[in-house]
Amino acid sequence: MALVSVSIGPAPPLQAKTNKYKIALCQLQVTPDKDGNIAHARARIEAAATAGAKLVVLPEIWNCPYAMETLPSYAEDIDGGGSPSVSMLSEVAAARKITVVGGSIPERSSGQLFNTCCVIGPGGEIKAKHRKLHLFGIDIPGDITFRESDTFTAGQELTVVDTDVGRIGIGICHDIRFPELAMLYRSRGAHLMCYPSAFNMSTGKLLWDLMQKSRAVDNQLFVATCSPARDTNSHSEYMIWGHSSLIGPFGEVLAAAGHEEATIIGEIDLSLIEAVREHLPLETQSRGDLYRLVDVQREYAS
Ligand SMILES: NC(=O)CC(=O)C(=O)O
Repeated sequence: MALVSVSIGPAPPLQAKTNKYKIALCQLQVTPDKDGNIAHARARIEAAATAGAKLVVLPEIWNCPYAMETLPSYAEDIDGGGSPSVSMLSEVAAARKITVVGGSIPERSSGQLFNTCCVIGPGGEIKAKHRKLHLFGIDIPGDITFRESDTFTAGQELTVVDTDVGRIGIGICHDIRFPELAMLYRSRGAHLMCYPSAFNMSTGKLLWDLMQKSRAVDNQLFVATCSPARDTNSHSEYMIWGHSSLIGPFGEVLAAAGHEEATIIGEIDLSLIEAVREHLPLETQSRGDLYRLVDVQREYAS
């Protein structure tokens, strides 16, 4: 395979219609009742818009429990128009003129299942569809064994999307563990990384805060995570950690939930990114003569 190495250039200037805006992270309590979950999510998005949010983010797998055994029966055909979950997101985004990073839902397409996030614009249009790239697999004897790849197929496309509130890079949960992805998104001009997520009790306690802050400070941009709320009555082996957060470009926690259902609202001020990059100019200090990141997808496209 001939691969010509192309180094990542400086991040392009930030582009957004607005420099400051409110973002809402809806940490939803999810139940086995899909219609109920959809109605509940709609109500929380409406409330966030009323509170002034211009961007609303939902959790990973919000229309059904995050349980691999039952999840296929909740899957929806997004491209074929058979998705009540995405239809609701489009309706509410258009009605309230907001951008929605629609968490993720199980998507059925050509006989395969994907863990898929749709980004919806203020006209109700689907602006991007991100299929989880890195499927979560863990095996800690006596603690947790979990394999998404038994159920899902991995996505093949990176997702950076231009919205009314700027350029956003999308990853889903385990995608956050792969720093090169966030670095590529930064190099493509993202100012915000959104990770709909569902960390569990084992990984959450040790790694949740660390991962988010790492991606934010490595790339000097905002990171937003949104998890379902923890269901303490659930008998599922997969207990969700919660703690949805907004992290600033210096690693500062700007807003954070506990483990219960909550909508947290934080402010994104894009001028902070420019200030942090000016005060601590990592880009000009990095040693491109010694190491390089290669944007493989772009390279093959060109
Ligand atoms: N849903 C996930 O991808 C879970 C995950 O990454 C974790 O650490 O928990």
